[in-house]
Amino acid sequence: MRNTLSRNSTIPTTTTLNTNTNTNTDNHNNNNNRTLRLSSPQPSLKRFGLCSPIVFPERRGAKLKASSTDDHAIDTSKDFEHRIHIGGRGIPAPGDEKSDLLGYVVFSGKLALDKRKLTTVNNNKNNSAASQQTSSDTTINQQAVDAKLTSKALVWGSHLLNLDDVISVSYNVGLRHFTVHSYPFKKPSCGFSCFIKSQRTRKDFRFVASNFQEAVQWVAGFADQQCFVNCLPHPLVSSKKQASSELLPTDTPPELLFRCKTPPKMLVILNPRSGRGRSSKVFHGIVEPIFKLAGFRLEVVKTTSAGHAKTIASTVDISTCPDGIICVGGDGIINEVLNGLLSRDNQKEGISIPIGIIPAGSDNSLVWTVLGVRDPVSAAMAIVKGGLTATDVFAVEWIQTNKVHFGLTVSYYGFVSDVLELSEKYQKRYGPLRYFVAGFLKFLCLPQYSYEVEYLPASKTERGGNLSVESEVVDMSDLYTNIMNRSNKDGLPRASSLSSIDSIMTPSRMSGGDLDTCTSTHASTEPSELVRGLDPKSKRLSSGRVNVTAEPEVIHPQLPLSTTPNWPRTRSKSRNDKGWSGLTTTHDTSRWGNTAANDREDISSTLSDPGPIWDAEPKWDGEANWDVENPIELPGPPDDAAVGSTKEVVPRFGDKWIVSKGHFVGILICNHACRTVQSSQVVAPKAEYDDNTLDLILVHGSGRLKLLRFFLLLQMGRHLSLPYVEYVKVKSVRIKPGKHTHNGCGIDGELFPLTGQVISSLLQEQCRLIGRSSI
Ligand SMILES: Nc1ncnc2c1ncn2[C@@H]1O[C@H](COP(=O)(O)OP(=O)(O)OP(=O)(O)O)[C@@H](O)[C@H]1O
Repeated sequence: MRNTLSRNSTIPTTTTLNTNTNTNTDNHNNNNNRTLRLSSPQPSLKRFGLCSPIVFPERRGAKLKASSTDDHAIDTSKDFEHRIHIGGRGIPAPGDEKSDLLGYVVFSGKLALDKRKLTTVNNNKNNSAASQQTSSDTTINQQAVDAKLTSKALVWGSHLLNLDDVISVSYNVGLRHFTVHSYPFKKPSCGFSCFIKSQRTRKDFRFVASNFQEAVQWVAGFADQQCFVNCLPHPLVSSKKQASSELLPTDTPPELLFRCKTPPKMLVILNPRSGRGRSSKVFHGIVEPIFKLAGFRLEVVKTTSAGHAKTIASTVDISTCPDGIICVGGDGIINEVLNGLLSRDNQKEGISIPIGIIPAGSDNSLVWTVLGVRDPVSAAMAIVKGGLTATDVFAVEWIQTNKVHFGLTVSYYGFVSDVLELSEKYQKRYGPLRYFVAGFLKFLCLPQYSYEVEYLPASKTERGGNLSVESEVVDMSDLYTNIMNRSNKDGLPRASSLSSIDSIMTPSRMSGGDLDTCTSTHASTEPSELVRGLDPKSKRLSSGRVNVTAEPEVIHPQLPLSTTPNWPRTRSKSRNDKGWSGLTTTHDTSRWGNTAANDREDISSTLSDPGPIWDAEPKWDGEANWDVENPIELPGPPDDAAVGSTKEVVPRFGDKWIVSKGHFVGILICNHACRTVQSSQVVAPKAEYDDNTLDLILVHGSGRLKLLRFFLLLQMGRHLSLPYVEYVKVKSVRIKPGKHTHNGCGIDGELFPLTGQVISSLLQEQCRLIGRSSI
């Protein structure tokens, strides 16, 4: 029978498709894993320091996270120091200078590094080696040096091994030897150090302690520092030839018995197509050995098609992966898993599952930006080391269909989404170069993109996260009921990943662009019920308009924005204006796969389309049939949408929604800074993954010149200085495409049709990534 709490006395296993249950037998109920803080019914999650499955204890800011890590180390070692004193080993004086730098001393004594070629101690075939070791023990004893294990490092002689680089320790019961498995950074040779980045490579150190008891104490010290201990039987006991020997120690020493960590149990969802098919190699060749060393029990599922990861995440029995789901691939596969988890029947359960990321795709902006990790080895180590980083999630809701798709990185409209759609065509032929090819082609025949954008700027207090405290106690079942019911379970096929905005284009020629923008400001309609349901702050802001006192913060108000609550009278155009979708518009939805759903969307779009934007003022909620077919409860004046009445919407003074309409080269709504792995580009430099706001970048106007300048300056990180680029932190954004605008909406690499209007809004810290930020 499977015992998930049993201790890890056997070699951890990885299974494909079927979880291979270990033969763990020892009772692990007394495991004193120091990350366990609560008596929640999900013991394995405690490994990550969760206080509750819903409200995240890991709070904002890399600085805070870093310090909390240190605090934790100090606390645990303090406890352990006490026990070591009882054990009688010498502990350096508390005032020891090195103790400050290296944390608290956990154990000290003599250690010799056994430099003989490492024999795999747990390999039965090598049992004879174990007996031969005795002969050379004397020599090794002579080489023993002073050593000390602290809460941060192992120091012996003049050598130091950072515990952050240690994966696990292997120990054979009854021996003086133990092996420390690590992945320290390997510096490139001097001549090339400027050109080659240092990389982590595996290094095993085999130490010999003064005696068997000390060896156990060294190993116990590692266990207390959250290193996985792979405790194996005495090599001679496991030998068939000498199995009869009864004199050899077989039982795990009690010092180790209760200190070993529970081996984490996770599901790996691997996209075999990611990174041009290299992801399997990356996982099995590089990452899996690390997880094995760390005792992880993994079930590996390879996706067979787009959407498969979402299905798995939405249906998987969570007891088979209580410690989380590891995504191997790019940002797209993570997005699928996120959406799968958030669409589970048991929403709380879905939200509580943390996501680990092994970057193996074309672009892995999320893990690079949030955790500061961009190579698979470091990512695996971050997962092994544990900890959780809570991140905001944004939800994009299709107003007319109530479908919702969640994202962690960015949603985008205009040129970028068009390029990504086009790049799909060239996937096989050009691989990652397809973005460049598609970008170049799109640049040559650049259309005009027209949108009506309405956004609710975030106030300064919200940006600082001061209001977040209140929202922490929101009952997630209430919060999610609506949105989950509406979430897009059908899914839509992807077109491509956002991947590298930087790789999109290097245009060969330019032509002048025009600036045809129409920015207006007014107090507009409320966010939908969904938006208010999602975001308690928005809800408060919406329902209690008088509370909205803080000034909206427009970081880069390049264009004149006024909060005058008047309906601006813009130039009038007929309903047949070709710039906007009208009754005769038909959309080719076949490419989106979910034809039925999109047919519906198209119809409702047609029905509700008010005609040209210039005709009247904001149409978000003032369309015919809108309320009948898609009743979205708005807390505003009740008669706004009275049947047969003119669709004049009463302005809401308190909310300070700002409308900007006209041509846009592109619109980006970022949840974090969106660093690209391939270059130093940072798309939204002020964005934080946990600041409870979205960063809206509006690239106003149209034309190649504007586009080119934007992308060129983006390379230099100066794109926000352009006069036609507007950058503002927002709570919520509504976007409605104009007629003949290529209606694509990209979300973390998934492309969707933008039929009708969509609302992007924020779910504060509702996803947890496994690992702590190293930034
Ligand atoms: N087995 C599969 N076959 C085809 N597509 C898949 C498969 N598994 C997942 N996908 C789709 O591939 C998309 C991209 O995956 P992912 O982001 O992991 O890789 P990537 O290398 O970064 O992608 P890209 O190179 O296309 O940007 C996912 O959104 C998913 O919908």
